[in-house]
Amino acid sequence: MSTCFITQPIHPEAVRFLHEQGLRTRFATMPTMEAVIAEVGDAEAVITRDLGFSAEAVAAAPALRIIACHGSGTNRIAVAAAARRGIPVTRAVDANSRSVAEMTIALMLAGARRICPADAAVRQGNWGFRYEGAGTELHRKTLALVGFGAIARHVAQIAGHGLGMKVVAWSPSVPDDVFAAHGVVRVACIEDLLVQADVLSLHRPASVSGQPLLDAKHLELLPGHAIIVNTSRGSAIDTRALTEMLKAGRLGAAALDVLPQEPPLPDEAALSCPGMTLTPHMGATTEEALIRMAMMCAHQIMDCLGGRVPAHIVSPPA
Ligand SMILES: NC(=O)c1ccc[n+]([C@@H]2O[C@H](COP(=O)([O-])OP(=O)(O)OC[C@H]3O[C@@H](n4cnc5c(N)ncnc54)[C@H](O)[C@@H]3O)[C@@H](O)[C@H]2O)c1
Ligand SMILES: O=C(O)[C@H](O)CO
Repeated sequence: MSTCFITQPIHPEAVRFLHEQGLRTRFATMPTMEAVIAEVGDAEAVITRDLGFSAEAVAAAPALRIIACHGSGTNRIAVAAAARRGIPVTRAVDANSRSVAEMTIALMLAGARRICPADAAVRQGNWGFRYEGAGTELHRKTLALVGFGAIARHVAQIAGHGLGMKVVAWSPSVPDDVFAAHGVVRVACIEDLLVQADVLSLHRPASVSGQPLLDAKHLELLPGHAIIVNTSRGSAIDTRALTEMLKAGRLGAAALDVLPQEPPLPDEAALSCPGMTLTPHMGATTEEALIRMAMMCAHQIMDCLGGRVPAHIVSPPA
């Protein structure tokens, strides 16, 4: 009987499905890479969440035939090391995109309407925040998207149709007709995107180098009232520069679901920055997305172990 090793809890429906298909499941005892390396053993399949799966973990799993990523971003998985052993890494394409898009819209609105400071004010007895806390409408404002994949397309649809925003996007590898089909204006370079952003939202994968795509120089191109939302990866933006600009009143607001270090250290500057809304990387944490991600992993594993090519194999970095 083959074993599927699971690094962190997943939806029980997928565990049940794997058992019905004749697989044994084994969970890591701790959500650490050390535990994963020590415990992966003879597993033929792995499901991993944000913990990822390091090259050492690949080396510690001699019988491994597939690594299924329970999510979209595979930046913490040693895809190249797996590829050298002929082990496919799959990802859960489009399984959480609607949930992350809805979270993105929630964070945009939280920034525009100052929801967190307003909540704090009411609890502190400051009903007068009603007069001090004027926000801004999103209707007819420009939403600028970095990356135009699965999540960004949902965000564009909700913001364009639901909120009446003008949506522009920069994503060099996406064909023209995809932008047109979503009623989104294609922008040729990141600089052109930034200068027109009333709201800027990031939706591209982490770079292989880990270098931020948006550094301090980029952030200075943004209008002083801009709202920045990041639900992609903490490394996509220079969070320290963003925090400094926000503290200096050179940006409107920011809302981050992701941070460069997760969980953050107590001295993370974003934690004490006024105007900053923070959530603990939970864009994909909905019942619906959790089921879809786990079931997609389970099907990819059954396909692979059954001799079929699983869907959504990630290409190793060039
Ligand atoms: N907060 C969360 O819980 C959460 C959940 C899902 C995904 N994410 C993050 O969001 C990212 C996007 O997810 P998705 O499902 O939309 O992915 P996707 O693969 O559907 O889309 C990614 C988009 O980025 C573009 N892109 C890739 N490299 C780029 C580059 N160097 N410059 C500009 N654009 C580039 C791609 O062409 C594509 O349009 C993921 O990689 C992940 O990091 C976060
Ligand atoms: O990339 C993703 O799907 C989310 O960040 C959850 O890991």
